[in-house]
Amino acid sequence: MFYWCLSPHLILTNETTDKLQMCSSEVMEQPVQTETWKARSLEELIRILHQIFAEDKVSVEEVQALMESYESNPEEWLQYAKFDQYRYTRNLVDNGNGKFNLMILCWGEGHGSSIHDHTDSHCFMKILQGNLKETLFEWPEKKGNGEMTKKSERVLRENQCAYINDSIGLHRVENISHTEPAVSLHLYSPPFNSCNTFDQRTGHKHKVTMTFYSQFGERTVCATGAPQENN
Ligand SMILES: N[C@@H](CS(=O)O)C(=O)O
Ligand SMILES: [Fe+2]
Repeated sequence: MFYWCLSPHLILTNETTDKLQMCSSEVMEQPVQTETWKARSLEELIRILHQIFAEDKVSVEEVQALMESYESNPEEWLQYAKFDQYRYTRNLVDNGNGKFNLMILCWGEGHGSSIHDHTDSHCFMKILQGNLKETLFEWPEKKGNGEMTKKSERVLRENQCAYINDSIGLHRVENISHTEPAVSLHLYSPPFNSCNTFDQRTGHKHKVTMTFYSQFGERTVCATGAPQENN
């Protein structure tokens, strides 16, 4: 499998991504010949992801299609799905050999994220259970001080897989249901542990550190009593 990129548009240039270029066929002159995978279990999904990310170049469409091909089976991911009463949780499933982080996010009724960026990473978000509303926003003006511009919104349903990166914009994700929890599977490449959140009224940004509520099925111990932040 060999992909090449003719435009640097979606190739991230920061140092951590030098060895890994993710390309989208939108920016290629030639259509990409993507393999069609079918992941029959979460375990198989993770195995194929390792195989794909072992290459120097990774196709966005291929990862998205692979994640979409997995039919959510709660028996396979329930061990990672740990909910909190007050906010959504981030639960690490696999650290992708340093190339990506795969995690399960658990959204109680009414839980949502702030408007945020993705720290120059590629972000895939697959729904495992329930529905999540995704609202896209434009980046605020550098020195602006006003309401942020909404670009679009959509509801993502079970097994769908969305993709976002900083060149597409910012987003907020919400479980708008009052009766049903939601669970999503996120892949970030390269992994990151901080991002910026944005105030919808002013566009002002604020850097936050993101933590894991659990890792590999075990609740994370918070030694210092420091606040566990996520966005
Ligand atoms: N990007 C967010 C989840 S979401 O709202 O897309 C996170 O990793 O916590
Ligand atoms: Fe996000």
